[in-house]
Amino acid sequence: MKLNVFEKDTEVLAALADYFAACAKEAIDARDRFIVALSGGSSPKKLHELLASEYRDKIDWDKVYFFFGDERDVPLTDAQSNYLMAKQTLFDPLGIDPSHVYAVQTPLGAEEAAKDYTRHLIHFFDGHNACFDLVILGLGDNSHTASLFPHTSVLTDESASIQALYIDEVKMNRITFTAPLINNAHHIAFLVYGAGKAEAVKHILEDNKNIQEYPAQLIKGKDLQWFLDEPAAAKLEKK
Ligand SMILES: O=C1O[C@H](COP(=O)(O)O)[C@@H](O)[C@H](O)[C@H]1O
Repeated sequence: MKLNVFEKDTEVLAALADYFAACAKEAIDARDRFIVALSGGSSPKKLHELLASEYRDKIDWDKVYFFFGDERDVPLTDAQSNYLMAKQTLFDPLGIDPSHVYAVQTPLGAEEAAKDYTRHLIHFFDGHNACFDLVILGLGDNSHTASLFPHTSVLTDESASIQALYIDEVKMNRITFTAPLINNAHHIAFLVYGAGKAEAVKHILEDNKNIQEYPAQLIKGKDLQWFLDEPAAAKLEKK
């Protein structure tokens, strides 16, 4: 695990955008495509905007394929949709070919949407275990990542899969990658900024293991990078 801590959020975003570009180059050079799973929520918007502007000519976008590590069970046109946020901030500005974007088909209903996404993954990876080049993750102030919320059944799921579940805390169905599916990626990057995340960052990185309370502790990749600003890292003892 590598911690990358910067004074300002703008520096965090620039570092993660550089990392995204490096992962893209590595994957395209090796396999002629770059397969990325995006996160939702508010934190990635600025990353998308940066990628869509300053990295427009630095990445071979025609070779990038987009998936979502989690989705809210809302229509694809709803303001809470992770897909809609990425469409508005990344896909449309860059003119990404819609056939390269794998949205979770929430109109099918959460259970069926998870099964449908599973079928897409199996097809996309030719029946092999899904292995993303890069999974980008956020961190909720309650220590959830993707839609791996505290005290939910998916936390003990040992299959590398996509699950639908009702999350009482947010009163909503979610569709989410399990931790083993995320952990199978070549690279994993957490994007976390703002003082509101400091407590959760401390729990995940320095507290005793307690995955029921702190689900993001489940994430352990071959190359796991944390991109933090100083306010988010403020409660860490070791930096
Ligand atoms: O619900 C979600 O929240 C987390 C964290 O989002 P943020 O708004 O605090 O940045 C996000 O990573 C996840 O994808 C999303 O569905």
